Amino acid sequence: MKTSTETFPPFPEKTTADAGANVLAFHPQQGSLADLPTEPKSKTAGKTTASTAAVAAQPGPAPQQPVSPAQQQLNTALLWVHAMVDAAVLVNAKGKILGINRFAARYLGTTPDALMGHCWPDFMIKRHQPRYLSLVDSALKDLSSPQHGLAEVSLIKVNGELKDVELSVSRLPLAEPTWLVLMRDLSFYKEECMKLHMLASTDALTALPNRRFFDQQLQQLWQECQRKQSPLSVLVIDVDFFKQFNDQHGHMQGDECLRRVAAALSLALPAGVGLVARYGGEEFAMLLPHHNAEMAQQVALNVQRQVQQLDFCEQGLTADVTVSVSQGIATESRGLYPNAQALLAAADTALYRAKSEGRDRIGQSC
Ligand SMILES: Nc1nc2c(ncn2[C@@H]2O[C@H](COP(=O)(O)OP(=O)(O)OP(=O)(O)O)[C@@H](O)[C@H]2O)c(=O)[nH]1
Repeated sequence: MKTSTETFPPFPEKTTADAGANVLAFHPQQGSLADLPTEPKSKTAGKTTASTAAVAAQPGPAPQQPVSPAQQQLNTALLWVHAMVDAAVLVNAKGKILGINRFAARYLGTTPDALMGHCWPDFMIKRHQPRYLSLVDSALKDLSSPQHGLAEVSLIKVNGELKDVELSVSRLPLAEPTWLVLMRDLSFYKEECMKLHMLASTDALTALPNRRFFDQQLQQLWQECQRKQSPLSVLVIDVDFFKQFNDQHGHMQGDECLRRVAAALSLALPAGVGLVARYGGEEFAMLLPHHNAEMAQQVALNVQRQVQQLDFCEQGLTADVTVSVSQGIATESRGLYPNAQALLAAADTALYRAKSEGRDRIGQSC
């Protein structure tokens, strides 16, 4: 769960001024538009008949304050906000929350009442506040356009967790400057997007990064190492006589063997550096940023050791079943290769030399 490193919005003390005419704690259960207080009718205003005087003399509820036209407009807007099924907030020119419905309050993990009068932008992480303010700005500049754009922001919930939402801002044509903020929860889409990203970059059999991800990373690390004038090594690793393994033990056992080899390569990868990927079939590849040829050779020796130590008894094969790998290493250090693809091709050539020289060995590119 994402949480904010920022402090929770301060929940400023509400001042007397805050409780003034512009802020109305409207509750949906208070009733319909017809129940909202209205101005006294002008015809009867100022006149007192015998019957009204009698009513006035009786003890009863305190007479209602006259409601200004601006307040009436706001009351109507608040009624709509609370009737909406979208998460909606009504905000004044200073960013103060004039009204918020329960869907929007739920995004912040609290109730509408708890949020009344607080500063709305304070509930966004600091670096996202300008996105919201620029929407407010464009809504202010172009009243005629119904299209005010959208912004993705992370809200800070009352428990400190973050909630990703997409919001729109519209200026309402009320007497007092008032903004309607509508929000859509993005958590589900973000999670789905992450899952898709993972699926697109992971090999289903071994759970290692796949070739697509490896190729992207190779380009990135090539750029980084060029910029820092730091060496970059590539290892291409291929299981020896794997067709024979499949033929002797079956394809399912072959699959399990590839999983075990993948785990052994992950163990051989230096902690916190580079990556190992399944490049395709029974071929794997390792990226070793900031590793010169000697350092890469050490990693390759470790790969060889880890794979040699594998046994397949757990999967029902006899103790004499083993596998080995052949490896090719290429290192870019002082402008030896023109680009990342040439570096990879050199490692591949070194691998085929290792294969042709008898397998279970390490070939260094010249
Ligand atoms: N079980 C299984 N086998 C695979 C998979 N991908 C590729 N293979 C097999 O890997 C074998 C590779 O065979 P070859 O290219 O002849 O290579 P090799 O037998 O390892 O021989 P050398 O590489 O020359 O040592 C083929 O039989 C493929 O079917 C996989 O995902 N699972």
